[in-house]
Amino acid sequence: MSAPIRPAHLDLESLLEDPTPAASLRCAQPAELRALAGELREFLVEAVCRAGGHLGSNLGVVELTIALHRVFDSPRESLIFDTGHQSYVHKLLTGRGRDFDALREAGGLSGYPSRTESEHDVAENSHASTALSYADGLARAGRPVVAVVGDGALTGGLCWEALNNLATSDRPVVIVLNDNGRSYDPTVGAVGRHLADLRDTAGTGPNLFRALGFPYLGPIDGHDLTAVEEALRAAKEFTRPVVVHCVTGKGRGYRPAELDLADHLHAVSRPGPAGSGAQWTTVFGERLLELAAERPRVVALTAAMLRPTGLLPLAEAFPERVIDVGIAEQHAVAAAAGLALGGLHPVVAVYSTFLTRAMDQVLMDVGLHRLPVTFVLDRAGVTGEDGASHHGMWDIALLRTVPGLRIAAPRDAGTLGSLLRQAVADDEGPTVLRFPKGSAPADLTAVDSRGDVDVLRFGKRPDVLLVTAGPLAATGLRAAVALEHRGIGVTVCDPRWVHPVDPAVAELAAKHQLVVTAEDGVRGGGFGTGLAQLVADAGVPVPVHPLGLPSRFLAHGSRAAILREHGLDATGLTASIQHLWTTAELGGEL
Ligand SMILES: Cc1ncc(C[n+]2csc(CCOP(=O)(O)OP(=O)(O)O)c2C)c(N)n1
Ligand SMILES: CC(=O)[C@@H](O)[C@H](O)COP(=O)(O)O
Ligand SMILES: [Mg+2]
Repeated sequence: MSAPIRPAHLDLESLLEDPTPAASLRCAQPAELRALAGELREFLVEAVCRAGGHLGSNLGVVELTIALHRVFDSPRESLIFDTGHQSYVHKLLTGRGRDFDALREAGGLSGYPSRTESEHDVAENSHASTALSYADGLARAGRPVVAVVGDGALTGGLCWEALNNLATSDRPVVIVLNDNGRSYDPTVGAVGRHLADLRDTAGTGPNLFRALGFPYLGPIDGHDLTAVEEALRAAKEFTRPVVVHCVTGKGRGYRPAELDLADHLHAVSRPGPAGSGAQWTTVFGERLLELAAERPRVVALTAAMLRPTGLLPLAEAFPERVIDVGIAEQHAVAAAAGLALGGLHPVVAVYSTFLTRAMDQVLMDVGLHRLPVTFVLDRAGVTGEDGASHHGMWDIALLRTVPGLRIAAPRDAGTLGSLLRQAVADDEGPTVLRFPKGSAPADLTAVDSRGDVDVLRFGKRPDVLLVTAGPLAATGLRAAVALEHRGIGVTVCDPRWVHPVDPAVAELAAKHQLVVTAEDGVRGGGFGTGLAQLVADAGVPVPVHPLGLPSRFLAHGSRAAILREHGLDATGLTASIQHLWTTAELGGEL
C-alpha cells in the first residue's frame, strides 16, 4: 500500500475540504491534532448553538473520535456510536463538515448517524443501549467492529444482555466505554458508582468487566490523544471482545457547558421566537406537582430524563417521590407495576418514542393486571428536528391494543390539567396522557359537552363532523372556519379520551353526513381507525375518513413543516375535507 500523501498542514479548513479526512489525520503530528481538536470544538459550538442539537456529548468525544479514526479504518472497520447523539465529530471526520450548514434541517444533515448520509454510519440509531448488540451481530457476521457506549447508555438492560453474550464470544469487538460520569443524574444506580470506583482506583480495585471475563484497558484520560490511541491500538490486537474505559468530560472546552452542572449543555435548542403559550412539559410538571400535593399515593418515574420530562419541580418538592431508574424504560414500567401492586399510583413520564421499548411491560405487567399506572408521553406525534426515530407517532396505534388501557390527548394546557387529574384518579387500570413537543395552544372553550366529548363548534349545517385528537383541535377549528366560508358546515368535537372514544361521538356522527378524524399519529390503526369501528359498531351509516400520518419513517425537519407536508395544518385539513365532501356529494368512494 502506498503511503498516504500528507497535506502541507492539517487544520479545520483543509479537513472540511478533504473528502477522506481520516487519511490526513493519520499523517498529522501531535501538535497539529491538538490544535485541530480546539478548532473542532469551536466549529461544534458555533454550528450547534445555531442549529440546536447535542453539544456537551460531542464536545466530550473530540479526541476520542480523532483517535478512533486514526487507529481504525472506517468503513472497513465499523464504528458504532451508541445512541448516536455524539456522532457529530465522526461526521466531521468523514467528509460531512460542510453539511453542518443545514444541521437538523429538512433535507440537511441528520443529528444522528444516518446510513443514507454516509457509508461510515453503520446503524440509524438514537434509542440508547443498542450498540453492543449491533456489534455482537456484526462481529458474528465477520465484520471488525468498534462500539462506543456512554456510561448513561450502559445503564440500559440491553447493554447487559449484549455484554453477557460478548464476554464469551471469540470474535474481536472493541468496546469503548465513554465515561463522562453523566447520563442525566450521575448518582443514579450502581453502574455509575462502579465506574466512579474504577476511575478512583485507577482500575486496580474490583472490576465488573474483568469479573465477567473481558480484558479491560483503563481507565484512560479520554482527552489525552496519545494515551487513547495507544489503548485502542492495544485493544485492536485482541481476537475477542475487549473493554477500553475512557474518561472524558462532557462539555469539555466550552466554559458554559463545563459550568452547566445540570447536564453540561447535553442538548441545546435552536434559538428562535418563543412560542406564545406555556410549554406542554412545563404545564405537566406544574399540574403533577399540585396533584401530588393532594394525593400522597402519587409517585413518578423517569428513565434518565428528569428535566426533559418536566419532573424537576416534583423532585424538588418531594424528592422521595421521584424515582430515576437510568436509561431503563422496561424497568421503569415493570417497577411501576410493582409500585401499583404495592398500593401507589405511579406516573411514568417518558417520551412517546421511548415507551415503545417497554411495550411488553405495558401489556403484560401493567395491562394484564389492570394496574393503575399513568403513562405521560411527552414528544408525542411529530417531534421535528430529531427525525425518524424520535417521532412519537406510533403510541396510539400500539397502546390501543392493550386491553383496559385508556388514552387521553389534551388539546391545550387546561385540558392537560383536567385529564391528568382524571388519569391519576383512575384506580381501575392503566391510563395514558400524550402531548407534543413545544408550546400548548391557547385554551379552547367547549360550546357543549356530551359525556367526555367536548363540542368546540357546531357547523351552520350538519354536513361534516370533524373529530380531532389533542392539539389538532386548534388546527381543526381554523379549517372549519375556512370550510364554512366555502359553504360546508363543520362541527368540531374533541373526545379528549382518544381511546376508547366515548359513544357520544357516534350519536353526533349520526347527525352528520360525513365524519373526518385528524390526529398526529399513524393513520392506520390509530385514533381514527378506532373511531370508525365505534361508529360502525353503533350501526351509524355515516362514512368515517381518518386523516393522520402515513405509516412511514419520517425524516427530520420542523414539526410545523412535517405536519404541513402531511396535510395536518389548517390549509391541509381544509383541502382534504373539501375534497372528501365534494366526493361524498358526488356519491364517490370515501
Ligand atoms: C431508550 C432511550 N431512552 C432515553 C434516551 C434519551 N437520551 C439521549 S442521550 C441520553 C443520555 C446518554 O448518556 P450517555 O450514554 O452517558 O451519553 P453522554 O450524553 O453522557 O455522552 C438520554 C437519556 C434515549 N436516547 N434512548
Ligand atoms: C434527550 C435526548 O438526548 C434526545 O432524546 C433528544 O435530544 C430530544 O430532544 P428534545 O428533548 O429537545 O426533544
Ligand atoms: Mg455519559
